[in-house]
Amino acid sequence: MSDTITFVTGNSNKLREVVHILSHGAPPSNDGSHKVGKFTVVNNSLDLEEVQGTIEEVTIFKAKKAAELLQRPVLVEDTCLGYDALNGLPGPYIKWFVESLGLEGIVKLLAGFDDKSAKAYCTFGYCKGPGEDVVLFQGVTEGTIVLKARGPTDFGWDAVFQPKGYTETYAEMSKETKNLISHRYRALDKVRTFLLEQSE
Ligand SMILES: O=c1nc[nH]c2c1ncn2[C@H]1C[C@H](O)[C@@H](COP(=O)(O)OP(=O)(O)OP(=O)(O)O)O1
Ligand SMILES: [Mg+2]
Repeated sequence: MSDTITFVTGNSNKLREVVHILSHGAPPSNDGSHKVGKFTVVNNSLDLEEVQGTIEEVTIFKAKKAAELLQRPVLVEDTCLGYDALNGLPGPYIKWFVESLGLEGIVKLLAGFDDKSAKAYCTFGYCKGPGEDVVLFQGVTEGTIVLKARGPTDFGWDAVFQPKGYTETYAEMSKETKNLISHRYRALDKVRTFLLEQSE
């Protein structure tokens, strides 16, 4: 039972990417679960409370809260988008910026700056159960904020973030390409390595 880890997120796009990255193209079991070493990863769509703080603090709080609520091993993740010209803001607050300003608004924040560079961070937190410490795994992808949204706008700020070395925004890329270079992929790769080590 403790070899089952519940990935908790209220965001179905996130879940889809995590499943895609974990499965390496292999279909999930009939119940939608995935094997990583001895672990089975299942999911739960609870929307967790988020506090103010650094991305690490936000992730630690989310993981502890999820472990407490579900009373079992959990994995959560928090995603940030930080503008270099704004010293890393909006950072963990990007969700509220996108919700209140829209994509046009989050582009406009950089109107007064030549530097359009930004970093996407994904931080996974693994917590074995209530009262346990949280282990963090972070992945970062560098890029720029484009002047006008390009591609589908159904997933957060995907349409305005163009990763370094590419001419397409995350939203314009195929899912396969995004999932090979994304902040989420890089973080999840560390989670995978950790879980495989724990399986030995
Ligand atoms: O790859 C991504 N590409 C573009 N946008 C993204 C991505 N990943 C998250 N996002 C958006 C969703 C939310 O507006 C904010 C992160 O906030 P964040 O709290 O981590 O996500 P959430 O509240 O939607 O789901 P959760 O229940 O896992 O906390 O950036
Ligand atoms: Mg959230």
